[in-house]
Amino acid sequence: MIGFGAIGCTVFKVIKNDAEVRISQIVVHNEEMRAEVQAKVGDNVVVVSRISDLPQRPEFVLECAGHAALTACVLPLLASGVDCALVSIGALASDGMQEKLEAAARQGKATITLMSGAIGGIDAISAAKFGGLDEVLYTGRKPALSWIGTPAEELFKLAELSEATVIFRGNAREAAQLYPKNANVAATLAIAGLGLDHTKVTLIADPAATQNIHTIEARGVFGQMKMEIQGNPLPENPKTSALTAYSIIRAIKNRVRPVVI
Ligand SMILES: NC(=O)C1=CN([C@@H]2O[C@H](COP(=O)(O)OP(=O)(O)OC[C@H]3O[C@@H](n4cnc5c(N)ncnc54)[C@H](OP(=O)(O)O)[C@@H]3O)[C@@H](O)[C@H]2O)C=CC1
Ligand SMILES: O=C([O-])CC(=O)C(=O)O
Repeated sequence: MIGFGAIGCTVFKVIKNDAEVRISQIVVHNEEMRAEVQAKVGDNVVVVSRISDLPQRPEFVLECAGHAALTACVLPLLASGVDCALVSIGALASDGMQEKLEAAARQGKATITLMSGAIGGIDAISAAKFGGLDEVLYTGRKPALSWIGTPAEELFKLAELSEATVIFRGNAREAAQLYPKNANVAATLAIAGLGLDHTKVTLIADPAATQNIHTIEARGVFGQMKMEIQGNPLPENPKTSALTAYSIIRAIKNRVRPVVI
């Protein structure tokens, strides 16, 4: 596992006593974190701060670290033949990243699995694409303070908002680049469906919200779809919905079970 923040720590806690799968090696950001995480996970797990220090070739890698980890860790792992699952999917909106990942995966004959993360319905959009999609809209609504540290902080007095306020309207590529910690789902939906440049995104800062609310609307040859998830945030990082961690656990379990669902 790469990254041991809110998602990594939740995944680890749930998987810790699982009879079928084991997280055996964790890559953290720096030496200081290494000691901290090692104390949390115990001596049966190897914790390193660089992929070159991993003592064993991993069987399967979960990225839950952030956009920069794709270049630092995921590209070399794919190129050396290791299958990787990603949650920092907004990184694929940056110039050339999608192509670089695909080239590395081809070089190593490895696969990249994009996690559905904080949303559902990716299977439906991804299937509907083959009939033809006319329009896909994503709306993300989070508590006002979850937008601190983003460009919205410069545009709005987030702590003083008295009503739900649209902080961004545009396409999924712009959203993912401007809001790397809040618009991964917009990128995921776009890659599954109409693409990063043609998926319309609205982001809302809502002082009354206590959850992360994701709405998908789609139209196409398949019919129409509207879906909303009211996601509970992870206590360690309220910007991140708990479902993201559970989507990773699903992917891990699907690798070892006879029935994949
Ligand atoms: N697809 C989806 O639906 C969702 C995706 N996400 C994305 O998932 C990722 C993780 O989220 P979350 O756990 O909440 O974030 P956190 O900030 O809680 O944790 C990320 C951890 O990874 C560490 N890290 C950063 N770079 C590296 C690296 N190169 N190698 C190893 N560790 C690294 C960070 O260290 P440091 O603090 O020192 O940088 C931090 O400890 C983010 O990119 C987030 O945007 C989040 C929610 C939903
Ligand atoms: O966890 C969420 O609710 C969604 C999120 O942060 C993202 O898309 O980056």
